[in-house]
Amino acid sequence: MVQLNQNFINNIAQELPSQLSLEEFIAFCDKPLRPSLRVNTLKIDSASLLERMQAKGWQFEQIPWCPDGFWYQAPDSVQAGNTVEYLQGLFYVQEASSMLPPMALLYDTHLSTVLDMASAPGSKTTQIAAMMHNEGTLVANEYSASRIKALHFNIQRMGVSNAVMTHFDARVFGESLYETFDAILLDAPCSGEGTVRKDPQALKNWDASEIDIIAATQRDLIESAFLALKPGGVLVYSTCTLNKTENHGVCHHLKQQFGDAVIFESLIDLFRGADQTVTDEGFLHVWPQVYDSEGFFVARIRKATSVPRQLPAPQTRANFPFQPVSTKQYQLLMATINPIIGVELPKTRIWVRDDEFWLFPEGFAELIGKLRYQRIGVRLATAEKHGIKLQHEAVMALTVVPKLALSVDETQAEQYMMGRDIMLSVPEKAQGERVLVWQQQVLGMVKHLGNRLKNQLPRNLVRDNISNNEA
Ligand SMILES: C[S@@+](CC[C@H](N)C(=O)[O-])C[C@H]1O[C@@H](n2cnc3c(N)ncnc32)[C@H](O)[C@@H]1O
Repeated sequence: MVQLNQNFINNIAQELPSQLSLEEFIAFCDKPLRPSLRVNTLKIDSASLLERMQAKGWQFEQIPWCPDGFWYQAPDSVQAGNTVEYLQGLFYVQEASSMLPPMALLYDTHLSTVLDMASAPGSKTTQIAAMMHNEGTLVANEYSASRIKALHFNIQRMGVSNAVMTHFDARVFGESLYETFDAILLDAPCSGEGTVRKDPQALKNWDASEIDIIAATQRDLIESAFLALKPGGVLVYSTCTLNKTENHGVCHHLKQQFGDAVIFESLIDLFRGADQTVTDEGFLHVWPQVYDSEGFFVARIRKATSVPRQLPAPQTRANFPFQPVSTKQYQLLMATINPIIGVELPKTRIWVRDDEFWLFPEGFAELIGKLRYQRIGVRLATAEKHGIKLQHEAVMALTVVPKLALSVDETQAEQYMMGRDIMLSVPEKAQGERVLVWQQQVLGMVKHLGNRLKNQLPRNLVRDNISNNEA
């Protein structure tokens, strides 16, 4: 049973648009959310994933604002986040309204340098990467150290190769990467009033004074985002909260600060039905009862002209720990990994640090020296005593299925995800390192030892149990 405190209800009563009823709002707060997922088009198209899952008894309904988003019903015993398909990165379990901000950011354009300022656990980062087709550079920042791990897990699982992870208070971007990005998402930390259907306790201790504190941070963050945006670029500001102080108020603050450089672009044409939640300014203010979703707020803001820096430019950082790969190293690397992955990688994007080879996002070199980066692109391989070893995250990101891949059935795929070796019924000549696939989708690496496939799934990705997917 949902717990709403009376101060919250009083506040909502004032904020609710006149065409919506408070009783209905409260009733929806108590209604469980419809589960939804987004297909990862970096790995599979929506029709193919749906066909695969429907054959196992799943049912789907299209989400109107996201072509690859669906409400779903899985068979009773199945937990979506514990299936092999999920672990292969074929989909992300993501709330329907949380798919709106990336759509608002990129629906009409293909951009090369994008910043996601507050990105963990990565639902929107991975959606943006899919919309960018893994091209260009996507800087994914997260301030909370404890949430970085989940962000990395999801970037790796979904096969994102164009992301650069950073770990800062996002107030730094305005000066450190001044007027650098074509597009920025600020999915801001907020009071979470829209999430009560997922977490019935979320509003138990709601307190108006906390909203002012959170809004002060949001105002700093949106100013920083605007400074980091190139003139002509697009900023999307979103929250999963409902009050106007954290939503409309933060956007109007930006306009007060930067005047005509700030243009609010209407989202009324984002999808059919957007008119039901669009505000006078063109923002989407999504109340839970309108689309039967979480509450959300989304604003799209264009930067019409350049605005001056507020602080002097920071000094360039001198010690970047990577070197471009040498021709000799590149030839050796390709000779080793090409037969396994079957993909030619451009030399200009491969960089070396100590004994590690990394694939950097296209165009990342321009950002070198401007900030400290936690993780850049994909760790491809490491040079070890017995030769070069291809890394799990590389095979997850380079999703082309190589000719020499070994194919297994569903039971074996489940065994693999539980960290077990796969026994071969007929012993063969040992083949060494190979990519393992199930239904033409990569699972990870194994070492073919002749009589068995030795499991090489990183230990932190091993699951105790996999949901049985049979209908
Ligand atoms: C709404 S959540 C982001 C959800 C994420 N965009 C997604 O879709 O998966 C807001 C995030 O902002 C982070 N955060 C809080 N303060 C921050 C700051 N000053 N700078 C950057 N991120 C911050 C929080 O740790 C939290 O992960």
